Parts: sequence; structure tokens; C-alpha cells
Amino acid sequence: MKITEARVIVTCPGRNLVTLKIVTDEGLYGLGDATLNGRELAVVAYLEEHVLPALIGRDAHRIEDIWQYLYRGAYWRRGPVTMTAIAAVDVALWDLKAKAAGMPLYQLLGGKSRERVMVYGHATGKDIESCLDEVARHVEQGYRAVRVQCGVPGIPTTYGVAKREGERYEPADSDLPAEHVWDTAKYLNHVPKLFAAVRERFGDDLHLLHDVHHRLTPIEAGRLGKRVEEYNLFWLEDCTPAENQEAFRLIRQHTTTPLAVGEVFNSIHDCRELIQEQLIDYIRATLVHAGGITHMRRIADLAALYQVRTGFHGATDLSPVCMGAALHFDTWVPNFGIQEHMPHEARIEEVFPHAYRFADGHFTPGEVPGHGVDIDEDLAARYPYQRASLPVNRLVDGTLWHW
Ligand SMILES: O=C(O)[C@@H](O)[C@@H](O)[C@H](O)[C@H](O)CO
Ligand SMILES: [Mg+2]
Repeated sequence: MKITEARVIVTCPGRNLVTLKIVTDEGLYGLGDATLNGRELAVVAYLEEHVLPALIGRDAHRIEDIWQYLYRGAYWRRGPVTMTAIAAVDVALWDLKAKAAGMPLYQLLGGKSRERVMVYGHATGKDIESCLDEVARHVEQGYRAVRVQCGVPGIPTTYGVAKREGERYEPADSDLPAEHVWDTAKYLNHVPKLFAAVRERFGDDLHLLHDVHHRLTPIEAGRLGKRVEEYNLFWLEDCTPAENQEAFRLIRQHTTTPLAVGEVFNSIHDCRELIQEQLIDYIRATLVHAGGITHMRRIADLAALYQVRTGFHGATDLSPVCMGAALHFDTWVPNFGIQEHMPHEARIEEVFPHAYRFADGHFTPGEVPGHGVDIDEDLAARYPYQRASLPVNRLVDGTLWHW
């Protein structure tokens, strides 16, 4: 099955999404997600200039060889742009192979390990009360797990909270980076009250998650983890920047609150020590940014040796193509933990018709050959790219902090 064409489709139905389409001489095509929020055109250039010309004429079935060609052949290895480009090719080739085999992607990976995939939704609010209302809405929809984030009194903007009530949350909301303000002390004083209120109203069975979004020092993360142990969180996410994997040794000494990290990781080398030293409980790296299925399988298999489970990133800045492929991976992977689910807006759902379905707090990936996601190129063409940048974050004294 020879690759005859490979092209990148950039569309912006409410937000920028980048899709790679690989076409073969057997008339089949595969799709991969190449979206890197705030750096989309860097990946487009990497693919169009340095990758796609080298794919033409290659055997689309040789997924591993092409992966190694793009990884080892890059010389300047790893990094989010390179690994997102490799991921897009990889997922498109797995989609193609499953289509050629006439089977849903999860079958090709090894078959079902579960009938359906548990997901968590996002409950956010400008204050605790409005967040509780959002939790109630998610519980009514059948979610078993909800991530809770709310505004912090005294801080004008907080991660994860929409600017205006009822609006969708989209972090890349301005041409150039917006400047946010952060106050760790106010946050640390406030967020335990949020969990107390949620447990008070919804009881102990609802899985609660929270994303600190890289903003604490290790000892502050240890303090928060210990403080919220009584609320039995499912996980505390990105509690401190994870470039220094050793930092999690200090956090682990102070708390048994489960830790999740890794949505910004792009290779096994970003998380090897975290996994081998059991410093985390869930690995968040996902297909679109961590080299695709071929590499993510290696990360998941390493994690399984240390009873670390997957918890794929699944924000709306990852396209339905990534979600579709991820749900097939989630259906197969033995050490599955949970899948993030931020519903895409209607325009995106129209551009990317898909076979996956949500019901009662879970997803099923669909039974059509491949990952089950397509793209309507005519509709996609109606939404031209529009630069959008993620914010930057400053402490009250102006220090540039972690967003
Ligand atoms: O856990 C999450 O979903 C967040 O950390 C993301 O929404 C993240 O802020 C965005 O993907 C950044 O583009
Ligand atoms: Mg996160």
C-alpha cells in the first residue's frame, strides 16, 4: 500500500485544529491530529517542509520503520513540534492499517480490555457555588468523574475558568499572549474549601480531579496534597512543573493524594524516572503530542510495570481525530485509568464526523474500520486559520510564573 499523497488541513471552527491526511494507491486514506495549541503553524511547516515529501512512495504498512525514520532521522530529536509531527503521521498510518484490515483500531492493538471508557468532565465556575452547579449538571449527564476548578477570590483570572458565565473555556483566547495574574497563597487558602463543598453536596463516590496547572513549588504541592487527603481525590494534576522529575520525590514524601502529570510531555524520556520511581499514579501524555500510538504504547507498557495508569489529556485543543484514536487506545490498554473529555463545540463536530459516542459518563470508540473519525474538507475550508496564543502568567509582583 504505497503513500501517494500527504497533505495538511488547517481549519479554525471556533479554534485552530491541524489534521494530516495520508492517501494511498489503494484509494484508502488515514487521518492524524497535528494540533499544538498556540504553535500550530510550526507543526505545519515541520510536516510540509521536512516530513511529507519523504513519505511519498513509501509503504504505508511500515509504521515502525517510518516512525524510526522520522525520530532517529530528525537528528534534533524530541520536543513538542517534532513529536506532534511524528504523531500525526503515526496515527494516520495506524488508521490506514486498520482500514486496510477492515477492523476498528482497538482490534489491531490487541482487542478490548473493557466494554467502555470512563471519562471525566470539566466543572468550572467563577466561585464555589457556580462550580457546584456545574458539578450537578455533569452528574445529571452520568459522569462518574468530574474535574473541579473555580475562581479564587482576589485573583482576577484563574486557569480553567471561562471569562464569562456560561461561556466555553478556551485558553488560547488572544492573538498574542494575554497576561494573567497568580497568587499562590490565595489559591492554597481557597481550593480546599472547594473540595469540602463538593464532598458536602455530592458525597464520597463521585471521582474528583483537580488541575494545579504547574503553579506550585514542590513543597507547596506536598502541602496541598496533604491538606486535601480527606477529600479522596482521584488525582491532583500538574501540581508542579515536571521538567525536574526529582521534584516529585519531595511531594511523594508528604502526601498520598494520587498524582497525574504529563500532558506537556512528548517522549518516554520525559517520564521514565517518574514512572520507575512510582512518583506518579497517572501518566497524562497522549497520542497527538507523544509520538502517536507507536510511542505511546511504549510509555503505557513501561507504566504498566509500575502500576501507573493512563489518563490521556483530552482538552478541546486536541482534535476529534486525537480523541477518536485515543478512545481506541483506551479500549485496549490494560493499565487504563481515565480519559479526559471536554466536549468540542458543534462546528467542530460538524467538520469532524466520528463514530465515538458518549453515554452515561463513558465513551465507546465505535466499530467502523480505523479510528472512526473523518474530516469534511469543504466545511473545514470555510474556517481559515486565525493566530491564537496561550496566556502567560505573572505573580502579583510581576515575576513571570507558570501558566
Ligand atoms: O488538563 C487540561 O485539560 C489542561 O491542562 C489543558 O486544558 C491545557 O490547559 C490546554 O490543553 C493547553 O492548550
Ligand atoms: Mg492539565
